[in-house]
Amino acid sequence: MRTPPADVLPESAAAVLAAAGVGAGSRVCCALSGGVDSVVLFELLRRLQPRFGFSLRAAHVDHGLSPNAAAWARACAERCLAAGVPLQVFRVEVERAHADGLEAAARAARHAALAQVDCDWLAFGHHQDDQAETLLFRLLRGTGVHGAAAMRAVEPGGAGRAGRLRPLLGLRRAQLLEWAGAHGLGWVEDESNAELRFTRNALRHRLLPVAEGLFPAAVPNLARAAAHFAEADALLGELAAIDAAACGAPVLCRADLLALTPARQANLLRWLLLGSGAPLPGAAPLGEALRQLRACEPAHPLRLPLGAWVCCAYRDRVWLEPAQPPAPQALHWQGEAAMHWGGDEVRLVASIGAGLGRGCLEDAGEVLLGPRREGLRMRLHPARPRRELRKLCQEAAIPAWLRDRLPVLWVDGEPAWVGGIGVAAEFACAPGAAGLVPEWRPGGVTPAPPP
Ligand SMILES: Nc1ncnc2c1ncn2[C@@H]1O[C@H](COP(=O)(O)OP(=O)(O)OP(=O)(O)O)[C@@H](O)[C@H]1O
Repeated sequence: MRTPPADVLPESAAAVLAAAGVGAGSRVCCALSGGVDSVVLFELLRRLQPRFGFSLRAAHVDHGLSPNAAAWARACAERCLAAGVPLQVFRVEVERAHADGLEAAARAARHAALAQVDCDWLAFGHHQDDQAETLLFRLLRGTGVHGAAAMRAVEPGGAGRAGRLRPLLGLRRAQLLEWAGAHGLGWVEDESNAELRFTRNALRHRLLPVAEGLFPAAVPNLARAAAHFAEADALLGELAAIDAAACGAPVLCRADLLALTPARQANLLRWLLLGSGAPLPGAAPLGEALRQLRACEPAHPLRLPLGAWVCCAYRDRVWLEPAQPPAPQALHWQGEAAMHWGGDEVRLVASIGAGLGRGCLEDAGEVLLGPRREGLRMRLHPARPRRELRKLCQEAAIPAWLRDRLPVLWVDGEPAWVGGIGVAAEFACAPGAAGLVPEWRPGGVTPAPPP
């Protein structure tokens, strides 16, 4: 028996939810613009909710760009109220002079707002026509394999970030319109969709119709190509994971990295950047960074720009970090096991006979995690003299630009531990005594303590 068209949509969406492992206890938020795509998504999620047992909420972002913005927010509020689904409305400021254009600025503001929703999954109404447009758009801008994989139906979250679901990705725009009509759904029209000044709309209204004239299955074919790229991208990821382990990631052994072929070097750095949530740099800066890495003497510290991140190299180590890591703020220690240090983390792990003597810290008047101070000198071994931080940094292969970011544990004004260098002899834990081993856990990647 032929499945009636009305049933194809819920089952197609259900397959995506099942693939993501959405179930009882999952918190799903529908990104609701009020347009037909997300209205259909909202209604499908409502229907699927009893079957999967997830909790449903919705979020609408008001960009304040259209004279109709308030009406869209109202339409979303009415729909959610009638359905008994909680709605969060975000009003965002869009940077009109954004270097990448108004559309990109609106998207960035929208995604930043949606990232604030407390949920496990953010569901978007992207469909197959969007997928074809995305692939075409990226190909025309010279994307690589990762970009050509376009949008994934399921993007797992992690590290406090919600995952993304695109339950409609296998469906054509026309199917959504038909379903919305058959179910009497109302929606708002974004008047900017008709404006050709936005590149994406020009692709949709000019280029794709021509392509479909020549290849009637252009849209599903492009979506299929994106799936092939996604498979190739996953394979490249597997290769990068093997190379990362062999190079000792997250801080890479320079010789091992440079022993890889240039394509594998670039693949590994791209994979590490993606894993850190960094935007991928273009082929030119990545190629230049690798060229300099190959050409420069290891004793010469390097900080090579990769878009918003940098590739750092010093002696036998190579690592990646944000170009502008957040400035660390001094903090009083009050027994915490972990403290924020800029974008990084400093942990104090309980031990016996290792690290700092716990008593030294607990009996002190003031224990402060702060930056280095002028004239800092420290003795790492009881029998040796105190030495300047500059010398200790040189020995520990900590390049000059990192020195302002080194975390120092000040115990009653004395340096007891310096990140990446070690514990001062005066504060070292006695054998068999209770201790705390400080660990500097970078959010990005900074050098491991010296071997
Ligand atoms: N103002 C909004 N508020 C909430 N969700 C929205 C809003 N605009 C778009 N979305 C969500 O994003 C999906 C895709 O929207 P649209 O196609 O307009 O964006 P895009 O720019 O192509 O995609 P993306 O933002 O993911 O790059 C919608 O179906 C909806 O789920």
